[in-house]
Amino acid sequence: MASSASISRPRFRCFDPTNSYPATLDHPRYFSSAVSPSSSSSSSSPRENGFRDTMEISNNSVPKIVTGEGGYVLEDVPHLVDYLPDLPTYPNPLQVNPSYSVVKQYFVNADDTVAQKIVVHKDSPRGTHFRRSGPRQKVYFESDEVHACIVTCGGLCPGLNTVIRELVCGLNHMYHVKRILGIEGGYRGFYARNTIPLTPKVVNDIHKRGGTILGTSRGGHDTSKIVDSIQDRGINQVYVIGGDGTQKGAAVIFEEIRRRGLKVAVAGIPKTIDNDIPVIDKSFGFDSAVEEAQRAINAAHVEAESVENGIGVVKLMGRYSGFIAMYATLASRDVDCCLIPESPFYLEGPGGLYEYIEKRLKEDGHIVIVIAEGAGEVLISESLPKDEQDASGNKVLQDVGLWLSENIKDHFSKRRKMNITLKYIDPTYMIRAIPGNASDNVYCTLLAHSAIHGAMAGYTGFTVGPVNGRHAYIPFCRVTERQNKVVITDRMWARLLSSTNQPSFLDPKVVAKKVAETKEEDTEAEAQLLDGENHIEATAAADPKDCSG
Ligand SMILES: Nc1ncnc2c1ncn2[C@@H]1O[C@H](COP(=O)(O)OP(=O)(O)OP(=O)(O)O)[C@@H](O)[C@H]1O
Ligand SMILES: O=P(O)(O)OC[C@H]1O[C@](O)(CO)[C@@H](O)[C@@H]1O
Ligand SMILES: [Mg+2]
Repeated sequence: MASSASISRPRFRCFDPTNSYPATLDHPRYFSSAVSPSSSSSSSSPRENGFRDTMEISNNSVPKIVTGEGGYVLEDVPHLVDYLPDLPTYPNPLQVNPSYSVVKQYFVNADDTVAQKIVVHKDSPRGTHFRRSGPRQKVYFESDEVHACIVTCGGLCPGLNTVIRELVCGLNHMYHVKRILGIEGGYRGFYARNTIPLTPKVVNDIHKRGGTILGTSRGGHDTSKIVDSIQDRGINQVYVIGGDGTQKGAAVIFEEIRRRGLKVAVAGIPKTIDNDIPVIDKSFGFDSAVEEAQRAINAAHVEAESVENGIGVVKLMGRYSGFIAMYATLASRDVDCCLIPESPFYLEGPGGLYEYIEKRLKEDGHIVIVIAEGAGEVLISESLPKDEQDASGNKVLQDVGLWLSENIKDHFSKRRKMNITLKYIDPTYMIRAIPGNASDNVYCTLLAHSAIHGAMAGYTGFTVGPVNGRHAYIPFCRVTERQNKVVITDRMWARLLSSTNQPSFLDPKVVAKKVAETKEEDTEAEAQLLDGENHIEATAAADPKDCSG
C-alpha cells in the first residue's frame, strides 16, 4: 500500500537492470506484495552495477511495487533477472545505429515512469505510475541469439498486420534480429500448426491488408504444450497480439516460462476493436473502426430520410463496451439514438425508446439508431434465452440489431398502425476486416517498437500501451483484471446525450446509484478516458492493486 512519505526510512536506490547507472527514486520501498520488505529470499543475486542490496525481488510472480514520497507508486513489470540473476548484458546496438545514435536522449532514463493520473489537486497523492517504455542502454539479448515468435489471437481488428510488420521490421532494422517465426492460427498454432519464417521482405506490404496474415483462433490455450513448443523451438522472445483473453493467456505462458526458469521474454500487444482493455488510452484499430462505421451510419441516414417515417438501425461491435457506438455517434451527428451495453434502456412507456422514436418521426420524419452488439442484453435474453459460449468461453450474443428492428416494426406497424420503413444495417464484420487507417498504422509502429525495446531490455510479462499519451510497460494483471467500459456518469456520455437529444433511459435514483458504484469500484476507468479527463476525487487513495490472484 502507498505509505506516507513522511515516514523516515533509509534512502534506497531503485534498480533498473537495463541502465548502467542507478535510478534515484526517493525513499522507494521495493518489494513484492507477497514478500515482506524485510525478507531477502531472492535479492542476493549479484548485479553488474553492484546494487544488489538496494532492492528485493520475489521469486513468485507478484506485483512489483515501488512506493515513494507523496503517495508515489510504481507498478513495475517483471524482468528476466528476477529469476535468472546472472544474465549478461550487452550494449544496445542502437548506440551505433546512424538513425538513432544522433537522437538526443533516445535512450529512456532509468527513472522515467508514466503517471496514470495527470489531473491532480494540490494535495492529492502522486498515485500510480508505470515504467516508461523505450530503448535502454543495455540489452539482455545479443542480436544473433534472438529467436522471436509472433502470434495473433481472438477476433480480427484493423491494424493487426501492421503490428506484425512493425515487429518484424523493428526487430530486424533496429536490433538486427534475423530469426522471427510467425505462429499460425492463434495459441493452438504453437502445437498444432506450421510456423512461417518472417522477414522484412515477407511482411513488406501486409499493412495494406485487413485481417492477420498469421491467422487467428479462439480457445486452444494449452499452456504446457505452448511452452513445450517455445522451449523445443528455442524461441526466446514471444510477442502476443490479442485482446483481454489473449493477455490472460500470455500471463499464464509467462508464469510457466518463469517456473521453468527459461530465458524467454513474453510481451503482449493489446488488440481490441471494442476498446475494452483498461489502463491504456485506447486500442489500435479503434479509430479505424469508428471511421469505417461512418459509412454505415451515413447509409442508414440516407435511407431513413428518403422515405416517410424512415428508421435506420445500425449495429456496431462492442460486446461489453460501447466505445465504438459512442464515438461513431459523436463523429457522425446523424444519429438520433445510441444504445450501449453500459446504459440500460427500455422500450415501452413514458421515457422509453418507442416514445422517443415516435417523437423523432413526428418532428423530423426519420430517425437513425446506433446499437452496440452487447446493448439490451437483459431485454433480449428475457425474450430469447440462449446460453452459448465460443471456444474461448465468451458468451455468444444474439443479434440485438435484428431483435430491435423486429420489435420496432411490430410496435409501429401492428400496434400503432403507422406506416414505417425500417432498414437494418449490420456492418460489423465489414468494419473489423479493414486494414488500419493512417493514425492506427502509426500507433501500431509505436506499440511494436515499445514491445521490442522492452523484450530486448529483458523485461517480460508485460503489455505495452500509451497511458496519458506516453507509452509504458504495464503488468499483465493490470490489463486483465477488469474491462474498460464507457462511464455513463462521465462527461463524454453526457456530451453524447446532448448531441443526440435522446433520453438517458435512467431515472435519477439509478443515476445516483451508478455514481456511487463508479466511485467505489471503477476508479481507474475514469483515468483513461479517451478525451483524457480524469476524476481525481474518485482516485485519491491511489492504492496499488494486488492483482496477483
Ligand atoms: N483465462 C485465460 N487463460 C488462458 N488463456 C485464455 C484465457 N482467456 C482466453 N484465453 C485464450 O486467449 C485466446 C483469445 O481469447 P478470446 O477468444 O477471448 O479473444 P480476446 O483475446 O479476448 O480478443 P477479442 O477482443 O477478439 O475477444 C484464446 O485462444 C483463448 O483460449
Ligand atoms: O465472431 P467472433 O469472431 O466471435 O467475434 C465477435 C466478437 O469479437 C469482437 O469483435 C471482439 O474482437 C466483439 O466485438 C465481437 O463480439
Ligand atoms: Mg475478449
